[in-house]
Amino acid sequence: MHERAVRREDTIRDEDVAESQLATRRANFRCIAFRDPVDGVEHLALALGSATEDVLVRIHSECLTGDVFGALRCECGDQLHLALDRIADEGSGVLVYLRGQEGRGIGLVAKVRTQVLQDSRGLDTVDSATALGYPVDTRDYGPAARLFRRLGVRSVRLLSNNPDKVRALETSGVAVVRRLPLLAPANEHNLGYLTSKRDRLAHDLPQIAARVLE
Ligand SMILES: Nc1nc2c(ncn2[C@@H]2O[C@H](COP(=O)(O)OP(=O)(O)OP(=O)(O)O)[C@@H](O)[C@H]2O)c(=O)[nH]1
Ligand SMILES: [Zn+2]
Repeated sequence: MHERAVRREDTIRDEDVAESQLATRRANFRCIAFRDPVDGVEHLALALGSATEDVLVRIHSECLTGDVFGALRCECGDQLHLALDRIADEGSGVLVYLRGQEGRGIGLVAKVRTQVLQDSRGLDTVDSATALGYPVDTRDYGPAARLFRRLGVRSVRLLSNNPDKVRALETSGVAVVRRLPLLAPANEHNLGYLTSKRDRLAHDLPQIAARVLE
């Protein structure tokens, strides 16, 4: 892979980063807060160890309702916890929590608006966004790529079910050596959400049918 010329905005500035130790139930993480020079948003990463090759990585898009309030209509909260478990079990890895990516980039109010349509008209996440004139996915993984450069992370094993995320990350300059599934159990509330991710967005979700039948 050719090194791209590093432009000024490709670099997170020292004054935009702070790092502390964060003791959690799972592990004592390095807690890295940073403001991205391109989107201007403050993001957070939790890291264990200092591996630079084949690093176990989760890039998690903010979902306030799922991550903080335990919403069952998506599996974001479960994935967040599973990813932290995996990193803690391995004793090494990085979770990058990308803020400002609610609703695959359309924002919190817009996401909730799409959910109103899902509930009232039975539309899935793709059609409900399109019906309201929103893009289906506007996420940019550049902030994660810039953080990895700063941390010296050169290649990653990505915890994700989304092949598009692998492609987008590679476009941002991150070498993805492998995608590792991050399968959360289906339930009656998120079955439609998971099914539309599998059937409309090509996520690799073979577990849906099996888990619901259990
Ligand atoms: N537009 C919209 N976005 C949603 C909805 N529910 C959750 N999201 C957002 O979906 C994003 C997570 O994307 P997903 O498609 O679940 O998963 P992914 O990140 O692409 O793939 P994984 O790495 O496998 O988790 C978060 O930004 C959530 O806020 C919804 O009903 N409508
Ligand atoms: Zn969610």
